[in-house]
Amino acid sequence: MNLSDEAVAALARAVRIDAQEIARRKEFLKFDETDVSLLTGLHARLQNVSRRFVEDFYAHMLKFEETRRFIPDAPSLERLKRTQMSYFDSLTAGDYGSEYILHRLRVGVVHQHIGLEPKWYLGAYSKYLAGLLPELWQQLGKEPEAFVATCQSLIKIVMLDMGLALDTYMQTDRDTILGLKRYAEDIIASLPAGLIVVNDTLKVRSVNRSFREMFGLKNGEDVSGRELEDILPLLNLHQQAQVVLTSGIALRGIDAALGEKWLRLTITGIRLAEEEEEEDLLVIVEDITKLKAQAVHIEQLAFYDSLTGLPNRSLLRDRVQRVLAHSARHKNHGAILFIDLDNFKALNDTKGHNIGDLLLIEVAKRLQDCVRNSDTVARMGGDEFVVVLEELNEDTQQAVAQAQDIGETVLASLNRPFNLQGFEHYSSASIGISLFRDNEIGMDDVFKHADTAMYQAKTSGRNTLRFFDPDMQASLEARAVLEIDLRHALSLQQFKLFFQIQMNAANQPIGAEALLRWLHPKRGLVSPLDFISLAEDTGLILPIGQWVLETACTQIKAWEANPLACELQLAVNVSARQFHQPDFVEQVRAALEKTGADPARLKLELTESVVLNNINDAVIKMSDLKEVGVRFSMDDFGTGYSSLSYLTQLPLDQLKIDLSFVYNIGIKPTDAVIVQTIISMGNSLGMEVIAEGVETEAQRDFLERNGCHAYQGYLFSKPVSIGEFEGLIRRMPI
Ligand SMILES: Nc1nc2c(ncn2[C@@H]2O[C@H](COP(=O)(O)O[C@H]3[C@@H](O)[C@H](n4cnc5c(=O)[nH]c(N)nc54)O[C@@H]3COP(=O)(O)O)[C@@H](O)[C@H]2O)c(=O)[nH]1
Repeated sequence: MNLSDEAVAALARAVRIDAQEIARRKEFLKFDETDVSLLTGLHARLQNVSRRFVEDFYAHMLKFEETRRFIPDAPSLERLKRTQMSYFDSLTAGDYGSEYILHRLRVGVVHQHIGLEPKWYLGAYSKYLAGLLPELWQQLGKEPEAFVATCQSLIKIVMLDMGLALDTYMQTDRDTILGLKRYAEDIIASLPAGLIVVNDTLKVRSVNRSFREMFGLKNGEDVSGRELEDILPLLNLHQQAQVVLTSGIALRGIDAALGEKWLRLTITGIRLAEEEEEEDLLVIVEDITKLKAQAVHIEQLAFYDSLTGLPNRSLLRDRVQRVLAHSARHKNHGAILFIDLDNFKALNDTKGHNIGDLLLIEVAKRLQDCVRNSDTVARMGGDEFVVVLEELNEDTQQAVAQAQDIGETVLASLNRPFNLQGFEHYSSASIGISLFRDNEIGMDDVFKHADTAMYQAKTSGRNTLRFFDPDMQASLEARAVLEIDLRHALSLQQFKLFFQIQMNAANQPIGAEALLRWLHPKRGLVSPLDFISLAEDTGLILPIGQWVLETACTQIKAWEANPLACELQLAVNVSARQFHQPDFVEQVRAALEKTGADPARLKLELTESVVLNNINDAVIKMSDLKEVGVRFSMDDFGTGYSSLSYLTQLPLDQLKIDLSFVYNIGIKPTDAVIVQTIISMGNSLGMEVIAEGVETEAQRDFLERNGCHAYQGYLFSKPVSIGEFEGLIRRMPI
């Protein structure tokens, strides 16, 4: 080990060894010039024996495991022997000044550092003295006084040496301990938690740096001796600390608010040493303000709607569960109101989502104003809100009246105009109410009932409320079952196209309308009236519509080989969802190409609502397809807007008078007038006019007399299978 002179000098200073101290030690040992001269005399006598001494000494050292490990190899042994000889040599050399002292300190430090414990150090001295005494006796045995005096001098100088060695051992141990202490203090000071140590009367002993920073204490500000509650004024802290002192059990995770801060405390007993009677308390103070804020934020995200701040679906379910249990315990009623804003989508589409959001926020506020604090207002998503009413009357009639009252208050409140960034908006809602009591039905059914009732309110014209009606529920459930079957109908090839003939005034077939039929394995023939709207709602109309189109085109192609059918036009119904697909034109073209059908034989039937939704888009799509040769008919004409202005924009070939007007010919004069108007409108725009639902000769005659020369209806044939249809045209006079 390389130890600089400065380090040794520093050590000497640390153990306070200077000339004065050495003089004092020598004085105490009664070590004087006589000793020096006796040792010097001995020095001369030992010259011949010191080599033997050292050999003997190391032979002894090598016998012990603990000392042997410091002598790794032969060269080290030789080096150590030389050092040892010089060490013992200097012991009697007579120079005991500062050089000698520093040398002894250096040797002490080196031994301490290599881990040689003092007992081996002392043993070495003992070995040396024990070996030396017989030698000395041999030389001075005849002069007992000189022998004793020399022995005494030898003991004194060895003790002086040993004192120095022990000093270095203790000092280096002390340095190590202080180093560790400083290290531990640095760690404690830099802990993010504040630490307070108090004595058993709850007076502060010390605080760490973090605590000072946490509570803005100045660095030099002495807090020792102050009351714990004085530096940490928390309710109950005193009692909690006393509990720890008396029970000896630590308290952990105590959350407490202090002003704006949230703190988490751990109070635990500590003793300086295990056997100490007196116990101090360590109070660990963590600042969890951010943690709390995050927890609140996370809870807010998990359980509250971010737009309105209302409870979301998860929290709502929780509340409803609670209200159901409460109702079961107290035998009173509760109610759920499903509130769906009417025409919200239109506002969103026309004014943008920002305005839509503003309306939702305002609605949330108004709903909260309509109910008691104990009731819950939640947002399910979109424009759907739910109100949960608790503790309604035990009597069902009374409870219905209470729920109705609140429902009407909500309707009235939502009918008041909303000011949305300066824009005045009138809104309304459809409300479905489901009453419950005594856990008679589970939560999911309560929700389902309210939803059904809300749907009923919607279908009853909106801006109204409805209580749950079991019949309505049954029909919705049937629809759900139908939907499951509908999803598989295409792959199971359960669809068929029926064909209804279209005739001219000369009683000749001019075309047909392809009408979809679902041959359900259990229900039999299902009318499109029962599944087309469901297919629209679920999006299934897209693959179904595609199938209809391709099957119709295949039929057109097949008719090319049939002289009776090769000139027929086949009309195909196109649903709104189908038409609004961006690639609708491509789909029609692809079906024509795939089947090789003549586009001029294909007539697409659109309704007014389909084209008027986006008239520009409709014009583009229709024009693209007309370029290919496809023709267009306006289905159900007369039931919608039927305005001249849009009729002139659309590249239509035909108007199809709705069967409701045809039915009323001869019954309702106004409808007969409408029929006449449609015919003259179509004729003046150069469009064909066809009437559907023609059931009687009288209707047909009226139509013909008024300029309509194409007809479709039961008078000629109901929609029939392809086999029957081809049989039908075969039987017709040419
Ligand atoms: N998107 C699609 N819609 C389709 C398709 N196939 C049919 N539909 C639409 O379903 C609705 C009901 O159709 P359907 O039950 O086939 O009724 C048609 C005729 O059977 C019926 N009709 C015809 N003549 C008479 C009559 O003299 N009296 C009488 N009471 N009913 C008659 O009218 C319906 C004709 O429908 P349309 O010409 O389309 O208005 C119906 O809305 C169909 O459009 C399809 O493949 N895709």
